[in-house]
Amino acid sequence: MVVSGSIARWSLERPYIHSQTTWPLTTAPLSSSSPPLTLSLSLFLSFSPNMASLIGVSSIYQTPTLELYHRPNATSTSSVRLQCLDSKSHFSNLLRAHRHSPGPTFKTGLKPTPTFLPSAVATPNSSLLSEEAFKGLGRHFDQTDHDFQDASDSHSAEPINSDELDISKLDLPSRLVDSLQSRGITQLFPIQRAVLVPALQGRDIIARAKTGTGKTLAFGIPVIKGLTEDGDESSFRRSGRLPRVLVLAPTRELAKQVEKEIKESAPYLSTVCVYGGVSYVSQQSALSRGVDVVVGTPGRIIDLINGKSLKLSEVQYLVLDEADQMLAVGFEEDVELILENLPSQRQSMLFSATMPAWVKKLARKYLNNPLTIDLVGDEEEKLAEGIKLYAIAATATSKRTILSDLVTVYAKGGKTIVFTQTKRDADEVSLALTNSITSEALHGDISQHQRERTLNGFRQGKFTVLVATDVAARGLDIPNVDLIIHYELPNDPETFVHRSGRTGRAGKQGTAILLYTSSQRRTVRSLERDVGSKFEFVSSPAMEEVLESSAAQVVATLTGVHPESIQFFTPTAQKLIEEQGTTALAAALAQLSGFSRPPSSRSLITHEQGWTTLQLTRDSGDRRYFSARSVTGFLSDVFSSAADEVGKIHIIADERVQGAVFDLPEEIAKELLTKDIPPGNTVSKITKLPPLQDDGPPSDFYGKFSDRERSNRRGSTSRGGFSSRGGFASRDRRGFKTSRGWDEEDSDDDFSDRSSRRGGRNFKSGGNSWSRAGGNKSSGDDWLIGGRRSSRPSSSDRFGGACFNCGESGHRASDCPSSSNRRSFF
Ligand SMILES: Nc1ncnc2c1ncn2[C@@H]1O[C@H](COP(=O)(O)OP(=O)(O)OP(=O)(O)O)[C@@H](O)[C@H]1O
Repeated sequence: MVVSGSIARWSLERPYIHSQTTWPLTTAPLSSSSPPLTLSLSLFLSFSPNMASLIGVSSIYQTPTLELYHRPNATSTSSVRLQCLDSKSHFSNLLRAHRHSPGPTFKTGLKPTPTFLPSAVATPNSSLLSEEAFKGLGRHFDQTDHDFQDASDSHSAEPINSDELDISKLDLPSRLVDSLQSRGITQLFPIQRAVLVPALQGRDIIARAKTGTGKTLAFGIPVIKGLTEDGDESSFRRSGRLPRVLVLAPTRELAKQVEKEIKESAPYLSTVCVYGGVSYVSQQSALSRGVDVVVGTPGRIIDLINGKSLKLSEVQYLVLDEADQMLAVGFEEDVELILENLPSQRQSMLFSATMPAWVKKLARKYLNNPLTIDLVGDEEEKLAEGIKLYAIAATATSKRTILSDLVTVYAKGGKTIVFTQTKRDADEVSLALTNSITSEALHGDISQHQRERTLNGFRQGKFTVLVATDVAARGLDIPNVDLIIHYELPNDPETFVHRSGRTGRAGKQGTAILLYTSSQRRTVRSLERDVGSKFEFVSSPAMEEVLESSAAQVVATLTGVHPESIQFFTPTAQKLIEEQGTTALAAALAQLSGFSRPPSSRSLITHEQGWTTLQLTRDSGDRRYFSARSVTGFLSDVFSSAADEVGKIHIIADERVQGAVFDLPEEIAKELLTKDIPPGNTVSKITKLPPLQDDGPPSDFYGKFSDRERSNRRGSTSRGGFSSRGGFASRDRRGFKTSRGWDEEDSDDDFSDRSSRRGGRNFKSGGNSWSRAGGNKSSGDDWLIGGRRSSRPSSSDRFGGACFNCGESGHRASDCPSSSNRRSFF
């Protein structure tokens, strides 16, 4: 059968780097039933003698193949998509060659017309290379290619040949391979594979990949290979040798981490980390002994250059890690000064999550025809795969109550990082948690030494919850963090991605939970759009879940009890079991779980202790209007104390159900449940909230910024992105550039406290009074009818609710003028 307007897709079978373009395809006959053809890449190579790098790549990774797909329903304006290795220049060569060649004749007779449309490959940085990370290794087309999604799904590729990724088969120095293998690193990750070949060819590179996907070794492996092959044993020991690699990182923690990764991968090289806040002299003497790799923050590097302790004249490799963050913390001048001091003959690699104007300028000015390797793309999900996202509505007060429950249920004994906006919150939240869970705070007011102790303790599992400001959001690589809790909304989507990226690293699974107040619901939706991921909106864990998880964790710890200790307790255990059976063991578990007393009841709406959430529903046949006032009316008639004490009331968002959920003090709720309930109504205690109607005016702001603050900030910088924070921070901080410590790097932190004094806290307390029972209501808080502190008149006074019987306000059903209705009611 002849299909007009079919689409041919050519792709490398293993497109670990690919460029894309389109060019017109003359309609060609193609059998709709023909399977995809597999053609050898040598078809292409034979067109172009200029494809050296392509040949180089294919010889390392074995010959990739091309596949031809067709899509029967495509229109005649269809195009051929060619995905090929390497950069635009090679790609152009390929196409140029193709233009003068007859082109391949496929068995089916399909023959593309080789007319190259240059605009189709135009991307901001000469080439756009893309790839699906991890899971997508075997797939052919990137996810932005919606047109082809189905086709690619239906033609899943053969599993990738592991030789192509196997670090022992990539001609790397054996001692590098040995040390990587001893760390369990045996296969390249996608960004490493994408960077390796062009980096080994000496190309300048701009790269972007998702959090935790191995960017450090992406530049680390080629740089170490270069250094190792350039020198012999004696050159690595020569005293006073000058650094050949310079890595710039925006924070001390990140610099230390990069140093650690390089040291562990190449212990035979001398790697020195330099940053502020610690002794200058020890860094000076380390440099004077001779060094191969210097990793550091720009501020201290400038100080060392000025003090003539650091000479950059032999630097061959420059790496700028987290370049956009340099801008955000106000290091742009320092970075440029350092780059001016470097030899012009060098290779530069720049890693950046976003490309604000300054980073583009850097690339233009200091990089030589850079190759851009972007494994994220514009449309794709920005979070690493394997991170499960939840969103939980909470009030400012209830967040504290539910935090330990979230840790218990979602981290299951593993490590958690809780992100707060302010240093004060980090301290307070950590302190509050310590009653039940081991926890420490990390922020810019803590001394450098203490911060290092804290991070080490967390790494080693000495405590399980780290409560941190955004200083820990970027770059920190702590193994096995299972759970991230955004205690407050981040300032922008990038911060959300970086905070969340502390889990789900190196292809592992992780969970991130966003706590939001009802007024932030719209922001949560825009966050979903900005990061390209969906949250699962869930309630905070029910007490049953918390108890179950606690018990499971206690049981898990039992396996760690030494057998000799068990022997001591066995006789008592036997006696207990004989006397009490399983009750004895259950009591022990309850005690060890921290529940020696039964957990007090807790509101499902506000999560506050001492409250019980009940549900009132009316028969579906009852057509009267149901509102929050109907609830108070009902309560006044059934049990007036309940009407006095009722807390939050929410109407159920289900057209088929006439009803509401509401909070009562625990004891009152118990009593209400013993009362006679009028026929046609049901009152019950619930353990999970049904879907509820919206309960307040939406707002649209991230983190601590009020609408006004955000619009001010937007006025001076770009939209809601990281750069806006950067612009703000750098402008504010310019005067402080001499004292370079964490505090300087920790602009977000400093800013957080300033903002809380200026408005952040006010805003929060404003939010509180808006949502809390008994507070001054703003418009929209129409569910708050009762008052916890009973600011409302008592039931014997003027009645503010609506009659449950007739729906009119101002009287109770018991006082309803319609006596017939009243009778039917009771
Ligand atoms: N090929 C590999 N195999 C196994 N583990 C790896 C590999 N490459 C890197 N890792 C490990 O993965 C973790 C994450 O790497 P790295 O810190 O470089 O990620 P990143 O992309 O820089 O993250 P972020 O953007 O958050 O800074 C590290 O613990 C690293 O040792």
